[in-house]
Amino acid sequence: MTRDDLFGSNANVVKTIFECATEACPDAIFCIITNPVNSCVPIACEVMKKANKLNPRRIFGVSTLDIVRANTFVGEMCGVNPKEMNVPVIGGHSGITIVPLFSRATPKVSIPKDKLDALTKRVQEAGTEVVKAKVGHGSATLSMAYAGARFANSIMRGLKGESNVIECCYVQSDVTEAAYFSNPVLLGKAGLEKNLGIGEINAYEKDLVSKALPELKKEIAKGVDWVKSQ
Ligand SMILES: NC(=O)C1=CN([C@@H]2O[C@H](COP(=O)(O)OP(=O)(O)OC[C@H]3O[C@@H](n4cnc5c(N)ncnc54)[C@H](O)[C@@H]3O)[C@@H](O)[C@H]2O)C=CC1
Ligand SMILES: O=C([O-])CC(=O)C(=O)O
Repeated sequence: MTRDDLFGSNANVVKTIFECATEACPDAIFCIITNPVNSCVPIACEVMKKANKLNPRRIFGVSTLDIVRANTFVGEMCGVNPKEMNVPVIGGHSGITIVPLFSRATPKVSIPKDKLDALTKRVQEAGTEVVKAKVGHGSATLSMAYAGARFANSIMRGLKGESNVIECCYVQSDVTEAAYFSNPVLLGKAGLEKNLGIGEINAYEKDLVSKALPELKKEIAKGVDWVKSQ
């Protein structure tokens, strides 16, 4: 089962929850980890838009697990503690829409050219690898919980007024031609304080972004069109 296969059941769950939220707590901060994240965030925003309650600074898709995975795989490869690694991952949260930016890793790492494709693919396919390994018994659970907790903590650190809280997350965006996109954002009292954009990336990563965009736009349109059809 792919993330997109979950659309059938989860689109309605997200729609129902956001219809309630527009009544009960429209000013809350919402962190959506439900798959397919690429479509569920647009669904949530469309539902709130319909009710005239949309504040896109307060609706986030949680793609933190992709960063956690990239940090782990690169850390293992380069002999750096993954806790000390930070590899930004941009785009979306499925397959080729997941774009790891190894050129922007801190500390700086040098990935041999012949390992780059495999490493990129491993980050892109890591969720699917777990789903296949669990043969019908769900997906990543503990690592998802860790990623969700890390992101929620960052949101709360921003709300408390801590400075320089930056996470990659999937938000309504005008950074690319896709209406939703994940890249580093500054978190603060408003939720999303400032979208920091993609920043400098190399030719290899630009190519990954150009391959990601058509798929991402398709998954976004699926969510938007579905809400409009309801
Ligand atoms: N973004 C990410 O990094 C990741 C996302 N996921 C996604 O997270 C979601 C949850 O995964 P699991 O915890 O493994 O699934 P699960 O099936 O164990 O848990 C889903 C929970 O949602 C509850 N639920 C169902 N309908 C509901 C409704 N209408 N209102 C409120 N609650 C409802 C169920 O009772 C159940 O407790 C899935 O969509 C999965 O694909 C999973 C791994 C990583
Ligand atoms: O692939 C899935 O269904 C679960 C998921 O999002 C992940 O592990 O990243």
